[in-house]
Amino acid sequence: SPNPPPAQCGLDAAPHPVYRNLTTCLDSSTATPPSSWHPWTHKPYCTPSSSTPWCVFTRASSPAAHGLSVITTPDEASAALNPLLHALDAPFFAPEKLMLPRPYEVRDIPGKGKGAIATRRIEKGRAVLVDYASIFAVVEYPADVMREEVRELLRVAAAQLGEPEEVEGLSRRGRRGGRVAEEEEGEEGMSVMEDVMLTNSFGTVIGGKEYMGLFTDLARFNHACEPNAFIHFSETTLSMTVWSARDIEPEEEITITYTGAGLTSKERHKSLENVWGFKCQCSLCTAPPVVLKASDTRREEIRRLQDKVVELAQQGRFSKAIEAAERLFTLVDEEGLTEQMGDMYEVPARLYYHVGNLEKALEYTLKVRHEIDGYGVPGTLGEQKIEMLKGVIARIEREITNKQEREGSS
Ligand SMILES: C[S@@+](CC[C@H](N)C(=O)[O-])C[C@H]1O[C@@H](n2cnc3c(N)ncnc32)[C@H](O)[C@@H]1O
Repeated sequence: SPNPPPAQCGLDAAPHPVYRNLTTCLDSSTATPPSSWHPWTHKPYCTPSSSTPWCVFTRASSPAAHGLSVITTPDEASAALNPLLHALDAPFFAPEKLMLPRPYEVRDIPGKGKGAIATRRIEKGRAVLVDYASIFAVVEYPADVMREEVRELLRVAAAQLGEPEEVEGLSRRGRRGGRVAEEEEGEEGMSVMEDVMLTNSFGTVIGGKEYMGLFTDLARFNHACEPNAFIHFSETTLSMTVWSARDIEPEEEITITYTGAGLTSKERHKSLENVWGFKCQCSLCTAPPVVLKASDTRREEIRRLQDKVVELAQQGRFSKAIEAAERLFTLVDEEGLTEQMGDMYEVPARLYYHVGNLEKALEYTLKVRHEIDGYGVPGTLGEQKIEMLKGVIARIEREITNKQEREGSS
């Protein structure tokens, strides 16, 4: 109908400066999108009662044909999201690393529902999947936004997509009888979309704000405590890439981690059960206790060493700090955590520079840079850091050349 019920007109009831000139409630499916809500293609649907409007912004059929719905405030949409939309359909930044057609199939996996199984060999460092979000939903709402309103925002966010059944058909922990966190029990239970979001979305940060991001292809990748792949979110293209962390053989399941890096088994189980609502059945969690114990001991040591490196560096004991850092990297490698803990290179880069080992300082500084621009187009902060690192790298390279010249002439 061209005149939906008043609840659909929340925006008109509480006009926001960005959309001040919206005066009529048009049916989003049939109306020609007025320029007033450009670059979104649907009229924003907003909560009618809260003091600040919380709205669904939908851009139909882009990116990747399925479209994107974002639940946020008009301020956030115009400040952080609108400027990004022009880049959504940009080609993947490293086409030579992207595997096409996709090197995996979604199949049933005993004890885990569905999962991604490699159909051909995948070498380390390849992009297995680039997936564009279908829904981003803010993590926190103010107290005056009612739960029923959040449910409605989520329902509309899904319904306005090109193929709502793609998101509504994703796995749901409630439906499969998984453990549901206490605060969600009782009442009328979870709505379909609340359940889909809790079961399948990944935390992302856009413009400094946390969002739950729903990526329908990524959502089929299961968790493992020793994963063979890792995910990387690009704030610039709003896409998530699955990268292989090591060589993966055909018929192997491709797995990622849902938890923070380097957690012990107890901590992982707590996080997976409380946050994600399932009991982990990965190969490490189902391994004999002695194997699990050895892994926990290494992970505890990793954490101890991380603190130790910083402590020694603060005391000015640089050589000792480097020794601890090298031991740390060996353990991280043994635990298969190198790709997950890639942000740990800055401290050794500085330490090696301090003790005059320029080659090693350069090696680690290049790793720091790779962490920022090796997995996608960096956001504004990343660009600034890359500029700074360019200067540092040029300086170390110059110092190495000078040193070599001095050594050559003596
Ligand atoms: C994001 S989905 C992953 C795909 C899902 N298996 C499916 O069938 O679509 C998350 C859900 O997968 C299952 N899952 C993922 N990793 C698992 C694991 N290591 N052990 C057991 N179940 C797992 C859990 O049911 C969890 O709620």
